[in-house]
Amino acid sequence: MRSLFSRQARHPTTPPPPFSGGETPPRRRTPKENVDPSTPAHHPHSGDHASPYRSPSSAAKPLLTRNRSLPPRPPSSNPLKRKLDVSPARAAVGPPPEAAAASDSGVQVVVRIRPPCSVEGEEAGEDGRGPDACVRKMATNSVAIQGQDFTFDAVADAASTQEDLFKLVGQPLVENCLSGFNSSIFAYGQTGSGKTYTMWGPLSAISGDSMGCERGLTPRVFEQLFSRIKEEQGKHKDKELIYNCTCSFLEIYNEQITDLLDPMQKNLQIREDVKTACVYVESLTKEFVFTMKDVTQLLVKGLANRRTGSTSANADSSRSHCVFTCVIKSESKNLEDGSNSIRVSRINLVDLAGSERQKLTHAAGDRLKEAGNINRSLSALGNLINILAEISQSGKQRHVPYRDSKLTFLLQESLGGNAMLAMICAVSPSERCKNETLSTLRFAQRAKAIKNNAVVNEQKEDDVNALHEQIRHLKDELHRMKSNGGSEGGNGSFSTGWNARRSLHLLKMSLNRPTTFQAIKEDSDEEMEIDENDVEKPSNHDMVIALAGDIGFKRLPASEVTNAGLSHVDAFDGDKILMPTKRSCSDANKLGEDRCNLNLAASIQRGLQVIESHQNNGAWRRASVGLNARIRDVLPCKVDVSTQTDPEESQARDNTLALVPSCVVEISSNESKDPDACRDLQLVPADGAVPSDGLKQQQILKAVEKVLAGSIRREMARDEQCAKQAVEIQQLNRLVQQYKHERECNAVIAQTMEGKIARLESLMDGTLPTDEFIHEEYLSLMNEHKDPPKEI
Ligand SMILES: Nc1ncnc2c1ncn2[C@@H]1O[C@H](COP(=O)(O)OP(=O)(O)OP(=O)(O)O)[C@@H](O)[C@H]1O
Repeated sequence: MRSLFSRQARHPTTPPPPFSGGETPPRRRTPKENVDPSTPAHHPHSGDHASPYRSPSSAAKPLLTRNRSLPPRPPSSNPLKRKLDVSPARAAVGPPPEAAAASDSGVQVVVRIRPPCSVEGEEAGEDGRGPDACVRKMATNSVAIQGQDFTFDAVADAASTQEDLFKLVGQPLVENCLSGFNSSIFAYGQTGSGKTYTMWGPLSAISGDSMGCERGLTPRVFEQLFSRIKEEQGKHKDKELIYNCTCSFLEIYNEQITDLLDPMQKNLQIREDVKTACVYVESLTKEFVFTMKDVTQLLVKGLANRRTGSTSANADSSRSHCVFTCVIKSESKNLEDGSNSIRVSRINLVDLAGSERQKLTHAAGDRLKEAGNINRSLSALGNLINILAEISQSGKQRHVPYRDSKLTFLLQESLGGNAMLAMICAVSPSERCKNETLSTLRFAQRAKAIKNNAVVNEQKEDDVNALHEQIRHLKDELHRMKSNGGSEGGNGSFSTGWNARRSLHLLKMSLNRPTTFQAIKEDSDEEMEIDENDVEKPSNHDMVIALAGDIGFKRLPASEVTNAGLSHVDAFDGDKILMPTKRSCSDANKLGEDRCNLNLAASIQRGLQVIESHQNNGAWRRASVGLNARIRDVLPCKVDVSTQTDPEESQARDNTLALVPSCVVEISSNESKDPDACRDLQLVPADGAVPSDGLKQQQILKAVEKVLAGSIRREMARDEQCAKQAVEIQQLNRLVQQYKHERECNAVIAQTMEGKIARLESLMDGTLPTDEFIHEEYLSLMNEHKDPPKEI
C-alpha cells in the first residue's frame, strides 16, 4: 500500500566496510564514459571504499526539497500538518532507530568480474587480471575495457568473495528494509557471467548444513535479516516489535510467469491495484518465513523448479528471469500515546536470464526460442532504463514503457519507482566476451543515471485516524452549515453565530411575553387595585375621597356623590360610603382642615406630577389598561391597610374607605377619549359611617400618600425595566449584525472546507501525492489569509 507519509532516504551511519578486492593498477588516460553528470569535479579515483548506497551527487538533498517550488515555511501548529512534515529527525523514529545505510534513491551499480574459467584462464590469467583480460579493475569503483574507463559505485574483481559482495550490497539492503524502504537487487549480465552464482550461490552451498562460503547474496541477506530482527526486538522491547515476513518465488519464462513454489501454477497474470498503484501477481504462493531454515527450503525448492538448460556458454544456464520477493511487515507500538505504526517493505532479489549472442552460443530449437524471448525481454529492460536515465538527466517527462514486457511491468516499482535499487552487473574477463562485457558495462552506465524515488512505507495509526477524524469533522461541520444556515452548534466562529441565534430567540420570547413588572409584585400594597387614571390630573377642589373602614377603595357613580356633602351611598351592596367633599370641608371652616386639605392636595399633586411624566410611556399605558380592566371586574375590592400604613394608624383599620371616581361608569372607554372626565375622586367610608373630621382628614391624607408612594415606586420600577429592555434591544441588534456577518463568513468557510475535504480524500486515496497536497494546502491558506473578513 502506498505510504501516506513519505520520508527522505538517509545517508549511511554505518558505512559498509571497504571492499577488499583487488589492488589499483597504474592509471591510464582513457575517456570517461559514465561519469555521473550531476557530480561536480568527479574523479575516477574518488570513490574509494564507496558504498553502492552512497551517492555524492545527491548527498544532503532531502527527497521533498528536490524540485520544490515553494518557499520554506515555519513548522505548522496544526497537528495534521506536523504529521505530514518530513524531516530526518522524524524519519529516525521507529524501528530500527539506527539510520539505515542508504543514499538518496539513485540506482547503485556494482560491477563484478567473475574469475576466468579453465579455458579463459589461459588468456585472462587465473585471477582474471592477466594481461589478456578484456576488462580490468582500475580502482575500487572503476574498470577499463578497450581503452575506456567506466566508473561505478564499486567494482568487485575475481578476487572478491561472496562475503564481500554481501557487505557491499546485501547488508545495506537489510538495513534499508528494516527502515521501511523497498529494496531490490538485480543481477544483470551475459550468460555464464556469474549472476546466479552471485545471487544464490551453488545449490550445495545453500542447502548444505555448513555455512558454505559460496553462499550467495540471498541466503546471506536472510541470515542477516533474521539476526537483525532479533536484535531489534531485544533492543526495543518497549515497542513490542512484531515482524512478519512472507516470501514468494517466480520465474518469467518465455514471457509467462510460473510460480516456483508451486510450479503447477503457470501463466500467472500481473494485476495492478488501481487504488494503491501496486503491481502484484495473481494467485502467487506466499509463504511465511520465520527462520533461515524456512527460507532455505523455499530457495532450494524454487531454484530446483527453475528452467535451466545447457548452452555452449554455460552448462547450467538459467533460461528465465527469476524473482524472489520478501515482504517484511513490522508493527511497533508507541507506549506514550498507545498508537501503532506499521512499516511494510519489500525485498526483490532478481536473477535475470543472461543475454547471449545466438551466433556464438549456436542456440537451436527450444534454446533458440528461449534466447529470443530472453533477449527481447532484456531489450525492453534496456530500453526502459535508457528512458528512465534520460528522464533523470534531462528532467523532461515522457512515456515510460513498463508494459513492454512482463519483467518491466512486474518490476516497475524498482525501476524509477518507490524502491532502492542495486544493480550487480556481472561480466566475464574473457577476451571472447569483450563485446558482451562492453555492452553490459554500457547498460550499467545508463542504469547508474536512473534516480528512483524511495520513501519509507509507514503508516501510523494516529495519522490515519487523524485524517479520518478531520474529514468526518469537516463533513459534519459543512452539513450543519448547509442545513442550518451556518450558525448552529460547533465551536470557534460558529459559537457566536449560535449565540446570536439564541439571543434572537430570547428577544422574540421577550417581546411576545406579557409585560410583567416584578417590582409591582414586590410592592407591599399588592392587593391594591387602582386605576391610575382615577388619580390622573386630579382637581383639589372637585376631589372627593371616600375612606372605608377596612381601607377598601370603591367607585361610586358620580351622580350619587355629587349632590350631597356626606350622603349615604348604597350603590355597592349596601356599603356605607362617607363622602367628604369640598363643600363639607368649607362648612367646617377650620384652618387646620384647610391646611389638611391643602397638604393632601399638594401630596396628591406631587404624586400625580410624577405619574404624568410617564403618561406617554407605552409600558405605563399597557399597565393602566390592564389595571382598568381588572378594576372593572373585581370592584369593590379591599386593601389591607396594615401593609401600607404605620402601626399608629392601625386604629383606622376598622374604617372602610372607598376611592370613588366621579365617572366610574365606562371609565375604561372614556379614559382614552376624555381623561378629564375621570378626574373627580371621592373617598367615602364603605359602611357609610361618618368619621370625625380631623381624624378622617389625617387618615385620608396618609392613605392617599401611601397610595401615591406605591404608584411612584411602581413607576420607578417600570422605568428601570424599560431602561433594561432598551439596553437588551441594543445588544440584540448588535448580535443580529454579527450573526449576518458570520453567515457570510461561514459561506466562505464552507467553500474552503469542501476543497479541503476533497484534497484530504484524494490524499487518502493516494490519487494526490503528499507534495501536491501540501502545495495545494499552502495555496489555499495563502488565499484564505489574503483577504480576511472584516471584524464587526
Ligand atoms: N565469482 C565466481 N567465483 C567462482 N565461480 C564463479 C563465479 N562466478 C561464476 N562462477 C561460475 O561460473 C559459472 C557460470 O556462472 P553462473 O551460472 O552464475 O552464470 P550466469 O550469469 O547465471 O549464467 P546464465 O545467465 O546462463 O544463467 C558457474 O559454474 C559458476 O559457478
